[in-house]
Amino acid sequence: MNPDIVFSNAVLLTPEEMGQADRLTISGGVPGIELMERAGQAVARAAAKMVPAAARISILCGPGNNGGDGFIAARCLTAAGHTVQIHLLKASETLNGDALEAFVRMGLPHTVVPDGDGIAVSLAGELERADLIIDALFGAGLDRPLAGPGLALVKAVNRSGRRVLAVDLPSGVNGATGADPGAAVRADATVTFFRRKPGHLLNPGRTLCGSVTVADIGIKAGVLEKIGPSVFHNIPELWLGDWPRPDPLGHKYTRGHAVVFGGPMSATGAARLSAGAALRAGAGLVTLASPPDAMMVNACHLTAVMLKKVPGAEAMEELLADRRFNTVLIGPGYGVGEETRAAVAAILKQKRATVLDADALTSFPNHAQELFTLIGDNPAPVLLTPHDGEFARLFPDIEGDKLVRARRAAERSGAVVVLKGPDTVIAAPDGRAAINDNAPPFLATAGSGDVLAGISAGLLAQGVPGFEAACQAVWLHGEAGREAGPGLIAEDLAPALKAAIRALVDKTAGG
Ligand SMILES: NC(=O)C1=CN([C@@H]2O[C@H](COP(=O)(O)OP(=O)(O)OC[C@H]3O[C@@H](n4cnc5c(N)ncnc54)[C@H](O)[C@@H]3O)[C@@H](O)[C@H]2O)[C@@H](O)CC1
Ligand SMILES: [K+]
Repeated sequence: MNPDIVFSNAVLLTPEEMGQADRLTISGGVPGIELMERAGQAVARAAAKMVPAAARISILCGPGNNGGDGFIAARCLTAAGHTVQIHLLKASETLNGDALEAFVRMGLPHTVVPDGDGIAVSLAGELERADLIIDALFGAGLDRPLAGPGLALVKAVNRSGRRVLAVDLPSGVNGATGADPGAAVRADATVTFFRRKPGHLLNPGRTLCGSVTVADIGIKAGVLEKIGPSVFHNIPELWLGDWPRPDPLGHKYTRGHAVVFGGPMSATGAARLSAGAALRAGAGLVTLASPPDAMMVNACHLTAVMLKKVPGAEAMEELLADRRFNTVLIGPGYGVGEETRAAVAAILKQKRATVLDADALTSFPNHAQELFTLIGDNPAPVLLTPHDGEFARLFPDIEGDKLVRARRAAERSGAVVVLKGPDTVIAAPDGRAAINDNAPPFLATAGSGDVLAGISAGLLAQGVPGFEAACQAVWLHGEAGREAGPGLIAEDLAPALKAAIRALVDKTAGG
């Protein structure tokens, strides 16, 4: 990975890291109130784009700096001719620091939200009449589930059916995990500052944010060097430097040779989907290793993918001894059980780049440590691509939010773990992680995972390092899904990859 990535827009900051960025900037001579001014002004600009002239805007302000951003926005929007109603969750005497300064600078009338679980009928009515509600209740400082008046207010916002702009995070969403224990604001748009947070990309946070924009508030990217971020947004910027640009003087033998182990006659399609995707992803050659009973059906369906009969363990060993095959994929449609475990062990002992998916994962629940030892002894990259069910079977004791689970699993297994879903997390054993957000919901269809595993193998075959190959594969899979559109079936994905790769290569103009 390019070391300059830590300064890029792909960086995600946990609320603690954001606090560090804030402190480093303030200790570097920029007063905190100046950061808050810029944050509040950015919120006001975003709000102005969401409403007509002279709009009615209700701003809900919490007890911390998130509320402080709300006071600044209130001042700016009032000055711009909007009618602004300001509601404080706690009496202004509880404010301090920059939030108090922002409140004083605002100098506008406000009300305090009544105590108790219910909120006044008049406040609920006002929210329902607003052109826009600005949620400046809680942001990075949320440290417990919402309760009491805060919870009642959030419920009233969601019940109002009005457009909502969230400051930094929808109140109730945990910035580090995207979790919303209790309840959270459902926003149409969110303005955050300096860099996105994991909670903007992980569900349910992602859905609750609406569209996210990132405002520059004067924090310099240089502070990131001291913070050393390790969680990233899975965008091309993260891995473009490792994109396998074909050597103009190269040939197919210099672009890697992936072998995909296919299953018995009744389940041949999955491995074929993988093999086709590996080829589309740019592997120079792809061979489908087939059991004898499936040879005919595979032969009927394959053209550019080569076919090799592999009658049993001995034939497999023989094939693996050929070092021209530089990447192996096993799992899709392969079958679950002891034979699969033995095949995976034979593959990993050959110390090649390997992708283990589907049945190759499901065969190990009671033998997970055995698998991790084999992975640990293999210096080449190994990718595990479980969905939630496969993950839970392989790592039954690893619980918690998705980012934490994927990172623990990567650390324990020594593999790059691709924990799939609408917000796929890719985690490397060295602690790096990336969160993906470009996958359309209609990508959740039979065979889609086989294609993802195939793309990963195709990229590994071209020599892309494990973490980057997994990130590229997940992103391309999402782009191919968008390209194929609603109604897609897995067969549509490999052809759609062509357009996705072309767009990427055109963008880099280096292809
Ligand atoms: N860190 C930075 O660089 C900047 C931060 N800014 C703003 O500051 C915010 C963070 O400010 P704070 O750290 O003051 O945190 P918040 O304003 O998000 O909230 C902290 C306050 O809420 C209380 N609280 C937390 N969870 C609660 C719950 N469930 N129910 C009731 N009360 C609860 C805390 O006790 C504390 O009083 C950011 O989200 C952002 O909006 C901006 O002003 C710009 C600069
Ligand atoms: K908020």
